[in-house]
Amino acid sequence: MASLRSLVKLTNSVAISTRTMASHPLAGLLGKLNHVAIATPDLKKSSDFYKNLGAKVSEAVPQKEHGVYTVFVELPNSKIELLHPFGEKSPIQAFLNKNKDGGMHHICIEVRDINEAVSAVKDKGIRTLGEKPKIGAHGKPVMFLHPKDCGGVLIELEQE
Ligand SMILES: C[C@H](C(=O)O)C(=O)SCCNC(=O)CCNC(=O)[C@H](O)C(C)(C)COP(=O)(O)OP(=O)(O)OC[C@H]1O[C@@H](n2cnc3c(N)ncnc32)[C@H](O)[C@@H]1OP(=O)(O)O
Ligand SMILES: [Co+2]
Repeated sequence: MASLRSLVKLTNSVAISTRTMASHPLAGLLGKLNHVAIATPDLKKSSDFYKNLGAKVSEAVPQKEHGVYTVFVELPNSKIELLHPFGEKSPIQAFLNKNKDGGMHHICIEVRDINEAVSAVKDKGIRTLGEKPKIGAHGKPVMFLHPKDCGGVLIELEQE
């Protein structure tokens, strides 16, 4: 009998916490994980690595606006974005200078409305990088949040 009572207590507490989460003003702001980005000094080597593991890997696409080449590795529930500097002023060059073998660069989270999300994070004192959203690799507006305000992780928001 005691275990049934504790089970009921547990389910009630879970129900309450989900209700409070749902009532949070920013509930639903953060959507799916769109991609995890990896900066690499050698785009072909990194692409071949995932091809050899049987993944579907796109061609490299220059993202002039962003100063990078991107390659997307398809996963069942998300993507890996391989990044390599494009041009002289790539925002990832300093990262690669520090991390010679490359490494995890950012995560990209989908949001319902990029402008709503940008004002919401600004209200929370999180710095955005860049004046206004730019069109990203998927043809959707994106905005980056400063890693120092995000627990040391560079976060990209992308309109779903
Ligand atoms: C298009 C496509 C898409 O998906 O659609 C993309 O993703 S484009 C992806 C490429 N575009 C971007 O990444 C745009 C946003 N990124 C930026 O604006 C820049 O990379 C940046 C401002 C985050 C960092 O620039 P930087 O490295 O030249 O600047 P600093 O060297 O001064 O770095 C400032 C502090 O941030 C830290 N830092 C730098 N980069 C990262 C990172 N990726 N993750 C976590 N921390 C980071 C540094 O260690 C340093 O910390 P400390 O002070 O402790 O040493
Ligand atoms: Co990205």
